[in-house]
Amino acid sequence: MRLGVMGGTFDPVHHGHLVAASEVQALLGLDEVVFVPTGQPWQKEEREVSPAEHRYLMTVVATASNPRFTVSRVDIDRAGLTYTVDTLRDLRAQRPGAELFFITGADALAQILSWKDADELFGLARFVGVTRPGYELSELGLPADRVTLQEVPAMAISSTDCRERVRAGEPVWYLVPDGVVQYISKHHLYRGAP
Ligand SMILES: Nc1ncnc2c1ncn2[C@@H]1O[C@H](COP(=O)(O)OP(=O)(O)OP(=O)(O)O)[C@@H](O)[C@H]1O
Ligand SMILES: O=C(O)c1ccc[n+]([C@@H]2O[C@H](COP(=O)([O-])O)[C@@H](O)[C@H]2O)c1
Repeated sequence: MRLGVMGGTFDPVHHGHLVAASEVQALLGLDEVVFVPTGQPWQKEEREVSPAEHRYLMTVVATASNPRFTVSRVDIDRAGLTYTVDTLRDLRAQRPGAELFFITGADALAQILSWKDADELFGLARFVGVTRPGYELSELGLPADRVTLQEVPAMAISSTDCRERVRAGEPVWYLVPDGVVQYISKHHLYRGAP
């Protein structure tokens, strides 16, 4: 089976993530896309990330209506910092025979050579770099046979912007799914200092 892997901090998950995953699923004929919320993302250390359980549950709420979308706890249940090389190894062990397609936005793709064990990553999965408003999408010397570039509908949304809006008392309706708006409100997320 062809398995998409959408890794992210998802603090919170928004329609940019969902549209990118849906588009890649359809265009590449993926059987399933598994969303994998990070445990401790080591390249976002400049700010306090919300507890993993909140980010996991928001991702479950956001993906529940799509029969092709699932959510994995592999990264949040593994101790220590989150590295994609571990994510992909764990998913390969859990899903023997699955062909993996790691989906990543243009911003994350540009950083990939700085990721842990970068030279091993391309042997574990194919990488699908998707367009994202404000970022240039280019292969940057990555192995052409393992990296696909994919244009997706432009969604000028970021989790940072969603958090800042909540903090400022501005709406996030239609930037994130309705259930995520309600989850943020119920659990008083993003109200304090950045
Ligand atoms: N609007 C978007 N369009 C396309 N890809 C996106 C978009 N937003 C995020 N992504 C991609 O989804 C993955 C997970 O992103 P992440 O959870 O860090 O969201 P973010 O909006 O970039 O968060 P933050 O603003 O907190 O940095 C990354 O590969 C990122 O490039
Ligand atoms: O493996 C690494 O070293 C690594 C470094 C930075 C980001 N990643 C992964 O890239 C995905 C998007 O990360 P982020 O920080 O943009 O939410 C997520 O699955 C992270 O685990 C992975």
